[in-house]
Amino acid sequence: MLSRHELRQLIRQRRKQLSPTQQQQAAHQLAERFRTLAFLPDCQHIALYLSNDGELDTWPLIHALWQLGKQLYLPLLHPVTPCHLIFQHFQANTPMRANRFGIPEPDWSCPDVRPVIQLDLICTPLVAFDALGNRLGMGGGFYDRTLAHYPARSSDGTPRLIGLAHHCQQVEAVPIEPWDVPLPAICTPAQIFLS
Ligand SMILES: Nc1nc2c(c(=O)[nH]1)N(C=O)[C@@H](CNc1ccc(C(=O)N[C@@H](CCC(=O)O)C(=O)O)cc1)CN2
Ligand SMILES: Nc1ncnc2c1ncn2[C@@H]1O[C@H](COP(=O)(O)OP(=O)(O)OP(=O)(O)O)[C@@H](O)[C@H]1O
Repeated sequence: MLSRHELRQLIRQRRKQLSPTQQQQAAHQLAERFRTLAFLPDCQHIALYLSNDGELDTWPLIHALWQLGKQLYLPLLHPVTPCHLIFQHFQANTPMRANRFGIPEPDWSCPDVRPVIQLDLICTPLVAFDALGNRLGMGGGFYDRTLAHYPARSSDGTPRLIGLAHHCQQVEAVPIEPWDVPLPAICTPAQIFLS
């Protein structure tokens, strides 16, 4: 079995090799698939992220969700607490800046930050996943730390956390660690995994 480090390298390489056409098709299919989620009508405040490093392009999904009237939020590297994220309201005219990884994020504005607990659904990036909802990220522990006390499901069992990924990011089994936050749902362009 590959170590977490080796698996991360392998899958990051694999998704970076997708052609621009494959990336574009995947992004549009993901937006279509996501709209079929049975619990989407109950989610008004949704956190997403802007793609990086061969991740599935989230822009078509962002536009689809704006069209449905959803309020969207993006992660910002926490200005004070290392390795944590905060989520800030995101609209078409939101001023942006690049964070230290080169990923665009909204300019920090306190009144636009929404407490994690008040988000109805958080879409997470990931590097590798398995059918049981285990997730391996970029290795910073940002989402694991930020979501450690976030309820992954509503009281009726509906997912409040969903991973987005290309099909090629699925592996047989992610080697898990005690702090890993498992995902009750994962959406790929072709399939929704619920666990
Ligand atoms: N699109 C997206 N946004 C995200 C994440 C993510 O995984 N994807 N994150 C999820 O947690 C956080 C950022 N975490 C990241 C961790 C490492 C690298 C990265 O590229 N690391 C380089 C080394 C960079 C350096 O330190 O100079 C590398 O590993 O090659 C990027 C983002 C918040 N925003
Ligand atoms: N809840 C937590 N509390 C304290 N440390 C944590 C927590 N979650 C993760 N870490 C630490 O963060 C580091 C990176 O964790 P891990 O490799 O699981 O990141 P990841 O899930 O790949 O990244 P990300 O969540 O940013 O996408 C590890 O050293 C781990 O000990």
